[in-house]
Amino acid sequence: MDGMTNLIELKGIGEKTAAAFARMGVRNVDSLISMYPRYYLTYDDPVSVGDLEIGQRASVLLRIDSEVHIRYAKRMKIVTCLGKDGTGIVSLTWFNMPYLKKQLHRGRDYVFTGTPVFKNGRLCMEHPEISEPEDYKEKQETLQPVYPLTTGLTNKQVSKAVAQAKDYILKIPEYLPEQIMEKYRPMDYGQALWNIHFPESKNTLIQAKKRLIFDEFFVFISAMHMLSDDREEKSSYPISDCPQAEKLIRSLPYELTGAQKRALAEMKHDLSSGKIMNRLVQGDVGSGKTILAVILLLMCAEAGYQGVLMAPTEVLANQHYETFQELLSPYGVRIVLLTGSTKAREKREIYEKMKSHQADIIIGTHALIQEKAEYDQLALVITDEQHRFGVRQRESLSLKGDKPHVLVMSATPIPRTLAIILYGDLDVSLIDEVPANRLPIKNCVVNTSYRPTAYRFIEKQVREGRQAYVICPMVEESEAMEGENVIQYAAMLRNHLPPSIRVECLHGRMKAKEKQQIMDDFADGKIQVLVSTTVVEVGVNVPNATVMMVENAERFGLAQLHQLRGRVGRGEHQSYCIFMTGSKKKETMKRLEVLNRSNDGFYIANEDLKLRGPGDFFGVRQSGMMDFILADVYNDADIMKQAADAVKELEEEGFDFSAIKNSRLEKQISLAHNL
Ligand SMILES: Nc1ncnc2c1ncn2[C@@H]1O[C@H](COP(=O)(O)OP(=O)(O)OP(=O)(O)O)[C@@H](O)[C@H]1O
Repeated sequence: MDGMTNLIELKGIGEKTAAAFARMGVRNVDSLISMYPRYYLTYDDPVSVGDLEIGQRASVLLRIDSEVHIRYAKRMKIVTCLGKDGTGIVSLTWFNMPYLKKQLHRGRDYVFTGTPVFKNGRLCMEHPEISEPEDYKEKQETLQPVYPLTTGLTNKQVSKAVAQAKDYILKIPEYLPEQIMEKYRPMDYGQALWNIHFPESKNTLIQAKKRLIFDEFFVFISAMHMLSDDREEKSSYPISDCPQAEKLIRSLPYELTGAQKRALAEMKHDLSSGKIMNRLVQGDVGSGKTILAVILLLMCAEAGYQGVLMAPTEVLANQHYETFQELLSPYGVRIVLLTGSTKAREKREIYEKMKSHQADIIIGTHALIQEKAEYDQLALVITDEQHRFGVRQRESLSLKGDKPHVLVMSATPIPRTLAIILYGDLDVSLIDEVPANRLPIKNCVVNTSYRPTAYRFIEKQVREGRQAYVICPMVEESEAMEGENVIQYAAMLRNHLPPSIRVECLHGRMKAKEKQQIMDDFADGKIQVLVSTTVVEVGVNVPNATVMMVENAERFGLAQLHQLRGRVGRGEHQSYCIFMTGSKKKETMKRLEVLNRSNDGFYIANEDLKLRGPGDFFGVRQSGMMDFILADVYNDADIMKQAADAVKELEEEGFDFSAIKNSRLEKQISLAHNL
């Protein structure tokens, strides 16, 4: 077996299972082992019946207080009994496990682990795991991986498949340079990868995660260093004196904010300095970064060069394309759009235009860095948002030009101290001001009983001409995720709203074209309510939308919720954000309260950091910020610092980073990204 081995060659994987894996983007062993568990089931100390919470998995020590019955219903054998402790009774049920009747004995104690529900007026646990009390302690040392799943794929199937790759994983050679291994003593790569799937103990999982997080930072930071290496070099593309750009600024229907002006001045200085610009523009959601990109690319076109704007999704690339066309039509600038769904023939034409410099501004997605894409005098590369974006892709784009100026735009609020470590020598401009015409978003955190009220509120806003987003966490129902289903949710919502209100849904698995149609219709006001997964999270700009309702808000990270909220409050209308949660947990409420209190991304990020404890280590991974899968800029700042030190040391020794460049490390990271 090797990394390219097709999954179908593994034991226990037939056509159907392979197809289910394929739907998740997993086709061979390498991509399989890059699919890390979402979280790990742990076995906490048992609680008493009185402390059980409906819907919250827990363990409870119970004495069996009834006969163990077996009954038959719908061809199923159902085993039931009652268990109790000093604080209450739980009804216990198992399906098709008739042998349990002999295993469980009235009057004896067992630890039951499961999710309590309320049925027929009593507290029940269906299919709880059973442990002898003396064995339970041992169990508490173990962790069970829980994988992302899809219909037709069970957790067991995934872990069985990964288990078969054990020898292969453990033999993957180490690729970090020896001196780094010696100095920082991280866990071996193969060991780490194995332990991320099958942790021997909590401690090994911590070590494994640390190692993989180190790798992620190491790759990111080394790429950043390479990018800014040539900063002191002379640029072949000095850009200054731009009357058209000045005219554009004067013609905008608003005045640039002080922060926008400052950032722009810094960039203009870079571009005219004769050196190569390497700058990060950081601004909170909705702070108006796009217009800066427009101005800069116009300046670049005016100087007779080409410029590129690369977006992380097609929806965003399209949105930018439209914005650019609208704003730049009076200036005779030739703009083209190139994405994955551009038809082959059209693509060829666009490539030709790029090569022969019949295009000045090229907007697109990853398609921009494909081999066939050739540029003429590519002077400026702007990448929008680092979310889900390979640094390397950014780099390959800059390699397509003769060392162009580079601008990275980010809405991730990173404290300056961390930004310096992460971005190395990149200059940073901060947009710490939102346009003055905005009313602060009104927030509320509510439980699910508020849902009907929320729907009436949405209806009212729509009547007033506004639009709304409703965010559900998952697309497909699967055993592991019981989140609200977008499609079903939209159907349900249609029943709650008058037929004149058009409700549509948007999710990641839709075809690019369908997604675009829905987004276009929403932007044009033809759709009033958009039920969506987090696809809309990054950068979507529909200023008429004023309501953002997030279902299961407790499942999202604060930074992500802040991004989602950023989709509203982008125009002059009062906007509202409704965080709906089914959880009554104190910590959850405390976290969500942070959002209630503030609309400031930096404040939220800092509070998030304070509230997150080490306990989260085994918990559900939050949707990764920036380029990282496991790494978290805030929580893992120490590892980030180490990785930065390591890169620096190697750099001083003249280490050849391109050796890492094509290595497994990078491949693995990019594979995991695409899952
Ligand atoms: N100075 C300004 N005054 C008023 N409106 C502005 C100003 N600058 C930008 N805008 C408008 O604010 C909205 C948001 O701007 P933009 O899309 O650039 O935000 P962004 O910083 O890219 O946000 P995100 O990170 O959320 O994508 C747009 O509709 C834009 O036209």
